[in-house]
Amino acid sequence: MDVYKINGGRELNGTVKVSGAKNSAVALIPASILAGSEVTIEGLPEIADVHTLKLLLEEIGGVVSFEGGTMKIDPAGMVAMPLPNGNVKKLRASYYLMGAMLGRFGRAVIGLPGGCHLGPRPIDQHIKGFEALGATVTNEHGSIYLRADKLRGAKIYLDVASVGATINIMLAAVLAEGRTVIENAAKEPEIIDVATLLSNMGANIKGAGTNVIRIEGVKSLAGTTHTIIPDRIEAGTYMIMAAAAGGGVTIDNVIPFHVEALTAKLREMGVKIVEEEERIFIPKTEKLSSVDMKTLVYPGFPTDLQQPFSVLLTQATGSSVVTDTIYSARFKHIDELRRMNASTRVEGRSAIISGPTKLQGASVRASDLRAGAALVLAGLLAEGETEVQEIHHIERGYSNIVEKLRGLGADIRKVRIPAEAAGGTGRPG
Ligand SMILES: CC(=O)N[C@H]1[C@@H](OP(=O)(O)OP(=O)(O)OC[C@H]2O[C@@H](n3ccc(=O)[nH]c3=O)[C@H](O)[C@@H]2O)O[C@H](CO)[C@@H](O)[C@@H]1O
Ligand SMILES: C=C(OP(=O)(O)O)C(=O)O
Repeated sequence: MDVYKINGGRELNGTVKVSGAKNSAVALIPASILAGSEVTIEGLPEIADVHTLKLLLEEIGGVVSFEGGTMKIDPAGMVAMPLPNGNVKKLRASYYLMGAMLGRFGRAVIGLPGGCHLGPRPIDQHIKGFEALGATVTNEHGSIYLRADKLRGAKIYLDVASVGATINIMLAAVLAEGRTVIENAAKEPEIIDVATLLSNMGANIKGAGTNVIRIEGVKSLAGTTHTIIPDRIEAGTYMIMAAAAGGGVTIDNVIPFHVEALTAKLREMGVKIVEEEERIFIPKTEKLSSVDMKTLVYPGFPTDLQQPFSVLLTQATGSSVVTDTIYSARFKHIDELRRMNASTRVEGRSAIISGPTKLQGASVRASDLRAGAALVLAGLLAEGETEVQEIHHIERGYSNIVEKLRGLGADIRKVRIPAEAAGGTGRPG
């Protein structure tokens, strides 16, 4: 099994370049299914989720190459192959195959998706949208079956502003007959990115990035070339690391507007942030003050940064309360942080964190992707050696994290160890 070994206490200095956005990539790649000819996506991150989606497109007959961040997808030979098991289970975003395959073939069979376990991750709003467009949707033996003789535009009000449901309904609606209106749509930048790709393929979409999206169905879509947006969550993770352990760090390839909620919170804590068009510089921070923080839908503070941010709060003077309104169970990192001497506890949907605390190296386990990033940061700050296990979660979403952190001066390496030698976290596997 592979683990990260980190010797903490090194100051981070220099420049780190942010990769393409994971949460865009996982929707852009399935969107290519809707095109009649080759789609090229540039700037994709080298992460496990992207490789898994490549395999899924190949399973349904796509011809796909992926080199140097550029994926070329020829969707011409794709068929409506059922995908009940296997790779679909490896990531949450395999649910975008539902919207894309329903849009192109009028049918799809997709096993219920995997991804991080953050508490319940329902897809009722996706299904409501597909049904409104005329599909019959059933759940049979762990797979979602979607069938439609003809998809027709509809007005769909989302009960929750879900990123996944907004994108999935867009995918199913672009080739439907007539007008679809999505009300209470989510507004995340990744939705705009997917709408941009679809529009360049020939779709007619207005309002992406606002809470009402209007789609006029078109008869067919063509191939195009698209460059993905930078990953605001990866950028935010390095901003947090720079605030916690930096001597002066530049985060390159970031859209500062996309990380404004984080920037505001960091400034509230006493962190200096210098914004340029596509870069952010964070000088050394002498003293961090505690703050309260609540995750919200975009443009609020992203749930995906809550876990790394809570590690930063262990270094702040005073008591902070972190509340996750999106995913109530996204606190599995807290127990691991306590092993590292953090003074923190979970109460309901909130974590209460007191600081500043000198963290201590320990063997810890990443329960999910951002918990993993949080533990890497804890390791960078801790006295002595930290071993982070279950790093496959981290590699689903962070491109070359070891190389990037080593480039900033961190002492982190990936090591293969026999499973039985994994430093005891005291729990079964
Ligand atoms: C709003 C929000 O912060 N969304 C984040 C969430 O998106 P993700 O796509 O996982 O979640 P959604 O945006 O779809 O869901 C937001 C909320 O709506 C609920 N829900 C969703 C769909 C549905 O059919 N029914 C339903 O009740 C979810 O349980 C959640 O509480 O995690 C992604 C990956 O970590 C992030 O990129 C997104 O920015
Ligand atoms: C939870 C995440 O990923 P996923 O939704 O793919 O599980 C994430 O990006 O933080």
